[in-house]
Amino acid sequence: MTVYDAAFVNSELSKPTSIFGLRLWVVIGIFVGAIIVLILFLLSLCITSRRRRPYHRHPKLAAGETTPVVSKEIQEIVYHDAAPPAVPEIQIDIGKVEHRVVFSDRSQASGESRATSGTETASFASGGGGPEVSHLGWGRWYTLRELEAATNGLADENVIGEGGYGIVYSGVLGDNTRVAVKNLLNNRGQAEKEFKVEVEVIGRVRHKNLVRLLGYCVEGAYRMLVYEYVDNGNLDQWLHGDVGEVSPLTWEIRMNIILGMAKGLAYLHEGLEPKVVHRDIKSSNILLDRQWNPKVSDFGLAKLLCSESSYVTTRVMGTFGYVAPEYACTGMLNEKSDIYSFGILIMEIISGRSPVDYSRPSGEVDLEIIMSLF
Ligand SMILES: Nc1ncnc2c1ncn2[C@@H]1O[C@H](COP(=O)(O)OP(=O)(O)OP(=O)(O)O)[C@@H](O)[C@H]1O
Repeated sequence: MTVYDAAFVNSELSKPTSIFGLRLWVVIGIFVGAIIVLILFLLSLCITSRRRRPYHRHPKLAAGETTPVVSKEIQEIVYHDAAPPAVPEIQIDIGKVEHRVVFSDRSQASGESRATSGTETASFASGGGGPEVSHLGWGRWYTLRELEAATNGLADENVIGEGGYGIVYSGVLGDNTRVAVKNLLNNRGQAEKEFKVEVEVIGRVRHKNLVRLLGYCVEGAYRMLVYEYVDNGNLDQWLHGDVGEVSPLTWEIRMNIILGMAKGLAYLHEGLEPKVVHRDIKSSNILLDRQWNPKVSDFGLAKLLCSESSYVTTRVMGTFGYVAPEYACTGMLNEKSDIYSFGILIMEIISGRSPVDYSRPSGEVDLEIIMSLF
């Protein structure tokens, strides 16, 4: 290019355009910049969608062919009103077996913070890798690579369940330990909270009737929880799934389940300081081993309560049919809320009926009302 050409290009580029009187080179610069940003955006979209796993509604159980599969969907119901009515109207999707209920922001003044206590609070800000032994002083900090290897790359065949906030995979660690890996879906802010709560609440807890959390993984956007593997499905499947003509749940087994649950709950409420209120006691959160021993699982909604007194929550959470009415109406939480849910569960175990069953005639939908007639 000659000096003349360069001067010509320079003068052409310096000419003002009709776009806000900007010079041509500024317009070209903006245009090129926008294209680069668009390409980067498309690339990141591509990478994100490749890393995402398919969402399973009816996963195949790896616990054994004998474990029945029960079809169910969990509905999240959120109240956006700052002050819901004293007796809230719950929108119900007829036909669904279970309904997760969330009454949000009941009373900001009460200042709820999930699972807050004077105990240690983990910081999960770091990404990428981490020490083998967790800095929390218990369990292990697993790398994403380890858990991908354990679960065959989070393979569909390894899916054993799906909850409101994540997909659960069976896996085998390098030392041959069978584990359940819960990959929390990051599509709701709740997942991050659920992760922290589970780590804080059950990280240190050891009880034969509470599912044991072995460790966790925090890498990039991934939040995973690693539990002991409980190999006989959950109580909901055995009560309401296809178990053949005669249920294997004899009265003795049912009593054993109720007793084990009572011990687990007594430990949470009486044996720990601060005590733990589970807030989501229901049949699908009771895992069973081959000897039919129950293990309470899914502490994602749990709360630590320091004092003897009740606690007013800003969000009433739980599953429809199991939530104590006084807790739903007032937001006042204490361990009795768990005991109410436990009572509903006992009725469910005895009768074999779901707490709420919309396939029944209107007067028979609510199990609690039916049982109160006897
Ligand atoms: N430690 C475990 N061992 C074996 N199976 C497990 C384990 N943890 C969870 N599962 C299986 O994965 C399923 C989903 O568990 P998860 O706790 O995520 O959800 P959920 O309790 O069914 O639903 P929600 O989260 O909505 O309350 C369980 O019902 C159970 O069948």
